[in-house]
Amino acid sequence: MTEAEFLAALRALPLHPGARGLLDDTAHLDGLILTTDTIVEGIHYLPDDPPADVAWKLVAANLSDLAAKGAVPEGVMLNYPLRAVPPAKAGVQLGDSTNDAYSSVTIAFPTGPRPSPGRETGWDEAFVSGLDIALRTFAVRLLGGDTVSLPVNAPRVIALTAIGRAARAPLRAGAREGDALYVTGTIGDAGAGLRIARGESGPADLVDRYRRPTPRLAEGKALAPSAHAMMDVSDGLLIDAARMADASGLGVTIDLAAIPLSAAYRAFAGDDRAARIAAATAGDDYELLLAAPAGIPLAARATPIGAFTAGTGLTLTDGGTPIPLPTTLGFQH
Ligand SMILES: Nc1ncnc2c1ncn2[C@@H]1O[C@H](COP(=O)(O)OP(=O)(O)O)[C@@H](O)[C@H]1O
Ligand SMILES: Cc1ncc(C[n+]2csc(CCOP(=O)(O)OP(=O)(O)O)c2C)c(N)n1
Ligand SMILES: [Mg+2]
Repeated sequence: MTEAEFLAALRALPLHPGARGLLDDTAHLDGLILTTDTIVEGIHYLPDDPPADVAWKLVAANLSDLAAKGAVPEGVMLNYPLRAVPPAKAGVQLGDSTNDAYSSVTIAFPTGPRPSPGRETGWDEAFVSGLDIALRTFAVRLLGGDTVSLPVNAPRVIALTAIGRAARAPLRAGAREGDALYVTGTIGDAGAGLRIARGESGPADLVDRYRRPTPRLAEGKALAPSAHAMMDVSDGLLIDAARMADASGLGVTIDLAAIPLSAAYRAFAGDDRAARIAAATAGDDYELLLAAPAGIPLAARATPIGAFTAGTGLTLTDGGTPIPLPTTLGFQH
């Protein structure tokens, strides 16, 4: 089953009105905004990423969904797995190559005495320190959670639930015909950072954008009153914009040439059409995408990159000339 098929199946279940038909980034309950995001070793982060950065990314990805609703974070709940290691490996530092290659990993389900959990030197401790820094940075506090153990060698799966408050939260589905599409910040930096973290040569700043994204909380709060629709860019600018248009019953046209790229991205990847398509489909940006009337002053900086139209689907132009869509618009599980 694909992610889209799974969500379609869930939409047929009994849904709470606060679920918004599972068509939004968050659930809404009496002024509270709720969201949960999971990160998986090897899927969302690299096995040798620093544990403190993994904690940061988990918090940031969740708070980014609150930011997209203009919400102020109230607290978070953490679901955390301690990982058992075979006795022979106790004390081995993380980063040991046998722990890294998940393509060939063998997950051991022990039948004998349980190996002792959480003995990979320092990983859990460093995660907790990183969590402390992230919580303090974003002024949010821990409400609770759950701790479990993982089988030997199993990739870590770590989940966080974030709860915030917003008086009026813009939905994904609120874009109106004629609205402009805006995006905050720059796009593609995290995707480039992942390539660099995987071995290409490039600046550490871009790796930082991949490992430690910034949830746009202040921007989200400032933009929410003028936004007809808002969501964050996690899977890729093109796929997420197409989702906003679809949820709003509209089409959207995006001009590739208008997408804001950082100087670091352009120095690393170039500025041609392929580099712009790569930036717009890589994901992990955690910038905000919003629909608002064209030309109105906005309370935070955002770049106009397109427009909502009657009809359906995504149209891509490059400097105004229509171009074919790439085969993938973004990341899908
Ligand atoms: N396993 C699941 N069970 C229930 N609801 C889910 C599940 N996965 C996703 N959803 C819901 O589907 C909607 C879209 O999810 P998603 O695209 O993951 O949001 P986001 O990208 O903002 O995290 C949200 O309302 C989310 O709560
Ligand atoms: C090691 C690694 N490979 C690939 C990616 C790219 N990637 C993985 S998940 C994802 C999308 C965001 O994660 P998701 O679970 O879809 O979060 P949500 O959309 O629910 O917020 C992206 C761009 C990555 N971040 N790390
Ligand atoms: Mg996603």
